[in-house]
Amino acid sequence: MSFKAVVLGAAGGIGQPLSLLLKANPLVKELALYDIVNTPGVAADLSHISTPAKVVGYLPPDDGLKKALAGADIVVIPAGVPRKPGVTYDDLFKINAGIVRDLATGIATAAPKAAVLVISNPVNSTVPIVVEVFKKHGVFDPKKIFGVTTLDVVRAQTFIAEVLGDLSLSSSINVPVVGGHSGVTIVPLFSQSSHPLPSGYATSDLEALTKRVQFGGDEVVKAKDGAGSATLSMAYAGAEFAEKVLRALKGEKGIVAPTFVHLTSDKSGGETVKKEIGKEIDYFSAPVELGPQGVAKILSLGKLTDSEKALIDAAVPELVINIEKGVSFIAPSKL
Ligand SMILES: NC(=O)c1ccc[n+]([C@@H]2O[C@H](COP(=O)([O-])OP(=O)(O)OC[C@H]3O[C@@H](n4cnc5c(N)ncnc54)[C@H](O)[C@@H]3O)[C@@H](O)[C@H]2O)c1
Ligand SMILES: O=C(O)C[C@H](O)C(=O)O
Repeated sequence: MSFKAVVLGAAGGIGQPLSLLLKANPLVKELALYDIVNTPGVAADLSHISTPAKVVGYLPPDDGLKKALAGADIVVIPAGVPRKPGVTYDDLFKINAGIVRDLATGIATAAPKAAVLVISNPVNSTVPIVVEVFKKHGVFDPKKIFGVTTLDVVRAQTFIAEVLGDLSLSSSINVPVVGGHSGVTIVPLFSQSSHPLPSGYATSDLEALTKRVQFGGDEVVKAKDGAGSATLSMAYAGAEFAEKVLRALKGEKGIVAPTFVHLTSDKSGGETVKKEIGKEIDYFSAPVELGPQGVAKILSLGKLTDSEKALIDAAVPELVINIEKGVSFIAPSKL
């Protein structure tokens, strides 16, 4: 069983290496690349790679978006402007909200049953935008829409391995990172790491490590010095999450990954997570068990330390504002 994957924003800094990794994935039989520029070239280049996926590039004329999306099983969205020094996640909303709305409209009409993986920032707001567009079109399925927060997990794995002095451990470290995807809304749960931090690890070091995960994006933005934000590590993380979704769609069991999802009130587990958070909130990045329909179950946040509870309490007010901003962009409040 193999799948059609679509990348929207495929010619960009993330889009190109992400498309490369998807082309190399044997679960992908067809790869459609859509962007407002350059996809014919990117597709021609990738199409010479000796892996099974058939690659086609599309541009906006002649219904390019609709054609790219036809028959999609999974759609990954890295379209939109990235940060540079002095630009906040929220600043990106002004441009990216409209881009994501228009792409979501295309998906809602051409591929409403596809799994949608949103990378475009600010994720805390763009995911609610996709959901509201899908609701407007009467095709919203909470199991199918994911905010990609995998880069936060990848960073936490790497930074723990650095502390442990063995980078070869990093990809086998299982550490949940929950909340959202921007600054203080990112909450690494180091106490649940499969590879614990050294005993006696100082509280001040733990706080610094937490901040490094929360503001890992800033580290890259600063180093790139105006040339954009994380692209290669994001492509790696996006491809890793996409692979998990595809393996689960194929029927593999027991695949779990943190992702920013709608905390639906049905039996999916969303209510449990809401209770654990202790505040009214409609979206959260929580560990999710993936399945043939997308989300199989939203899992508990697990046992939290007092400092992790405090981090979640600090994340929620900003998350609520970010979520509301996305929702009201599509469905303005009637009040
Ligand atoms: N979720 C995460 O963890 C994470 C990590 C890194 C970056 N990001 C975000 O991903 C986004 C992309 O970053 P990048 O570095 O690849 O930027 P980029 O500017 O290099 O690429 C963006 C691409 O989107 C395309 N695009 C713009 N409008 C479009 C539209 N309407 N339809 C299709 N394509 C369109 C552009 O032509 C460009 O090729 C940014 O919003 C960035 O903040 C998210
Ligand atoms: O920080 C950014 O602007 C990009 C991305 O969200 C990241 O975490 O690297």
